[in-house]
Amino acid sequence: MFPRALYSRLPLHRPRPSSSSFVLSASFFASLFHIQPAASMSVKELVDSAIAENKIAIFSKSWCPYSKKAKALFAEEFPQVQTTIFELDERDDGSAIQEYLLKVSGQRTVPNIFVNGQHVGGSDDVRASFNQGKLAQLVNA
Ligand SMILES: N[C@@H](CCC(=O)N[C@@H](CS)C(=O)NCC(=O)O)C(=O)O
Repeated sequence: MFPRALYSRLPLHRPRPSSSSFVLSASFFASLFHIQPAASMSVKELVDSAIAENKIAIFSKSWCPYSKKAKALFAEEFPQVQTTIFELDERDDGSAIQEYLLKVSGQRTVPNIFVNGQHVGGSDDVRASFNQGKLAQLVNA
């Protein structure tokens, strides 16, 4: 009915935007108005709840030999007790967690270990506490 070139210019025959271009436009629109996605748990909330809700919480770095020693001690001596490990080097918020741990425990190094909500310290502290029989008391409290 129309010459080919004219037909393709008719507005009704413009291709509909694909769903991916809709997502792009939506995020562009959101950025104009500073719309943020729902806030996730803050570092403070995450660390506070990790300490309060886990019998044993170890803030560790996967490559750290002291962290490895401490994790091995708990795995060997208290295999029946659930140990929750946060590998700070494998998380985007790892540095922020480490800074917050300095505030709450006075310790910046890893491992940073809490048992039943109490700060025990690092690997050397945990070993000393275990050798004195105090760690078992704390774990079983
Ligand atoms: N005496 C401490 C030594 C801990 C330590 O030196 N950890 C190193 C990593 S293996 C550390 O935290 N370095 C600072 C950092 O990684 O930010 C212990 O027994 O836990």
